[in-house]
Amino acid sequence: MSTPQLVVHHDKELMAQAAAARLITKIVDAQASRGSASVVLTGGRNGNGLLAALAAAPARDAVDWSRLDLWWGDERFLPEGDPERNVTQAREALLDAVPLDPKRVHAMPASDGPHGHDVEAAAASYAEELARAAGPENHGAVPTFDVLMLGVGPDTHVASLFPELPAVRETERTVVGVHGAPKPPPTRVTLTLPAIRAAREVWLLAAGEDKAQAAAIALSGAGEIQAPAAGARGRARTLWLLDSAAASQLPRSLYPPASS
Ligand SMILES: O=C1O[C@H](COP(=O)(O)O)[C@@H](O)[C@H](O)[C@H]1O
Repeated sequence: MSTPQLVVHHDKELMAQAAAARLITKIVDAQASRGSASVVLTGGRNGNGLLAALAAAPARDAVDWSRLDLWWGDERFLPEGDPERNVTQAREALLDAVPLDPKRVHAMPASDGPHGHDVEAAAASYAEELARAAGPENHGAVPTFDVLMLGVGPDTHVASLFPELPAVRETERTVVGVHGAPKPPPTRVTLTLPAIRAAREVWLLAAGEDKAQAAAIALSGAGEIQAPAAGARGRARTLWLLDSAAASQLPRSLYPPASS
C-alpha cells in the first residue's frame, strides 16, 4: 500500500477545480491505455464540489463519457430520488449533464428497491455487481478502480466507515450495511477498507476548517479503527487533496513545501 502524499491548495474552490482537472487527466489517460476508466465517487460537500467544478470545466469534453464506469464508495439508504442520496446529488452536480452509458452508472441500491429495507441484502447485491465487474487480473472481488475518491468527515469517517463501528473492522466482505451511523441517515451502505484498498489511486478530499483536526489525526499515525481515513490507501497512490484551512493543524513535518 502507498504512503500518503499531500497537495494543499489555497481555498476550497481552487481545490475543487484542481482536483477536477486532475480527474479529467486520469480518466483520459486510463481510456487511452486500457480502453475504459473506472472511478468511485464520494458523497459530501467536497465530492460534490469537485463534480460541479468538473461540470464547469471546458476540458470535460476530452473525456469519452460512454467508456467510463462510475461506482460509489457509500450511499445513504433512502428511497430512489431522495435529495440526500449521494447519487441524486451527483446527478445534479454532473451526471445529468454528460453522455454517460446508463449501464455503466453503478448506483448503490435504494431503500425502496428490490431489497426493500433490507440493507444487508442491498449491500450483498452491490458486492455481487462489483464481483461481476472484476476481471481475473483483479485477484479479488472488486475491479481495480482507476481512482477512488473519499470525502473526509470531521470525525475522520470516509465513505460510511465511522470510527469504531463494525463496518470499519470488516476484513472479508467488500460491501456492508451500516446501522446507527452518527451522521444522518443512520442506515447506509458502504465499501469496506479491503475494497477501497483495491483501487489503483485513492484520493481523500478535505476542505474547510471543520476538517483540520480530522486530517491531522488521520495523517499522524492514528489507527484505522479510531480514524478510518488513516486506513484508506491506494495500491499505487494515496493522495490527500486539501485546502489551507483543512491543512492548518497538520504537523509542519507533513506540510508539503511547494503548495499552490
Ligand atoms: O455522509 C457522508 O459524508 C462524507 C463527508 O461529507 P462532508 O460533507 O463532510 O464532506 C462523505 O464522504 C460520504 O460519502 C457521505 O455519505
